Amino acid sequence: MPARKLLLLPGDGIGPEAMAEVRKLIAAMDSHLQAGFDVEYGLVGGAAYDAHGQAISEEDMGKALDADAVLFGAVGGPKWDGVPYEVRPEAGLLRLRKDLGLFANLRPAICYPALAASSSLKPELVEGLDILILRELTGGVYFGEPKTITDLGNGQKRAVDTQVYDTYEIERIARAAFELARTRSGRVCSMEKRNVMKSGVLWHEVVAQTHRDGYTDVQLDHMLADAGGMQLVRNPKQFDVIVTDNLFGDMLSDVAAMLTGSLGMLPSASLGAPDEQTGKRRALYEPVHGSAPDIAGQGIANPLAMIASFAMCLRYSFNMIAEADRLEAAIAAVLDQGYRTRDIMSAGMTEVGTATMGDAVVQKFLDLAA
Ligand SMILES: NC(=O)C1=CN([C@@H]2O[C@H](COP(=O)(O)OP(=O)(O)OC[C@H]3O[C@@H](n4cnc5c(N)ncnc54)[C@H](O)[C@@H]3O)[C@@H](O)[C@H]2O)C=CC1
Ligand SMILES: CC(C)CC(=O)C(=O)O
Ligand SMILES: [Mg+2]
Repeated sequence: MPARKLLLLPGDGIGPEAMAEVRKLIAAMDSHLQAGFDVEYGLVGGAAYDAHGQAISEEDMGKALDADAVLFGAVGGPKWDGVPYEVRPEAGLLRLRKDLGLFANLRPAICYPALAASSSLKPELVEGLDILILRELTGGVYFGEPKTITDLGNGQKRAVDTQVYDTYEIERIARAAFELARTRSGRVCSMEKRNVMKSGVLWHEVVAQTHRDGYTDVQLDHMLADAGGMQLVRNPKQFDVIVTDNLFGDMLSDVAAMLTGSLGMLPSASLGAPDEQTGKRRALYEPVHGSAPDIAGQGIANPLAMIASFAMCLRYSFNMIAEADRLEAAIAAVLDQGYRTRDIMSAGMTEVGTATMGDAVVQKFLDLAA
């Protein structure tokens, strides 16, 4: 069996702390299950800027292009507030997404039964929640040109960001949404703002056409994205797959995080198009949260979003479905046993740090494999 090539980019803040728990899992899978991971490491974000003045080096970009999958922690933090915009930590992540062609960002929001009481919403609204936000990841306002701040010379400045979407970008993410919906409960809700944005008009038109052209077995609804945000907290279980653009997807998935109990619970997979010859797709797996500078270095971060991102990696990059199922079951089991990091702590539970939570998941994963 060829080695499974993984590149680990822990990044900044709580990124390395969460990644340390995934490293334990990789080691356990190698020694107990002969998983055969070939692991390389690299620097990204502020860590890369400190080392060589760039948010990711050419060498590490090369490793990412060469890997079967990239595991990414988080980047950013106040230490790098003053660095030039082009080399700010977040630019490393944006470059990885763009250069690896990772247009489809899967952000599942699942409320584990044990955490229904940790959500900021009433337990009955979130109990059993299992939705998937599919965010377009390589287009839209995060990448559109021009992107400038101009001095108008009268004491005023003008900032411009540009939202750009071409038909093919909308069509391929719509297809991905319909395909994913077929493996779930068969419903897609597309969100845009066609009432005020031209890109919203095109988004709506292309999603509807793609649906008519081959996916009429899937139920398609459209919603304006602001109303979608409201519906997400009013009655989240009405949704199955939500497909939306880069900016709305970023915001709506942070909102969805709180339905699950904490931003520390939400994993993600960013996937490219399948290679025409091999069928393999480039992929990067990362928690939805950032580097959490307010809690970094204290050993209290929740590693479950990072661990669940690794479960998505097993599922989507290595076709290790049984192992992915087992890892997700291990996460549910440790929550059932009452293990809680501070962000999901509630009365009567046991507060543990990042490492203890990671150890508990590894042990449960191995127990379930036995
Ligand atoms: N993918 C990435 O690398 C991302 C990076 N960022 C960057 O991270 C930095 C901080 O951004 P924020 O707006 O503070 O967002 P954040 O996601 O880092 O933190 C928001 C809040 O959630 C909490 N939190 C996040 N993850 C947690 C975890 N695993 N366990 C427990 N609590 C957790 C934090 O303590 C904080 O109170 C910024 O530089 C931002 O640009 C933000 C989002 C994504
Ligand atoms: C480039 C990232 C920091 C933007 C973000 O918040 C995200 O992708 O979730
Ligand atoms: Mg975000």
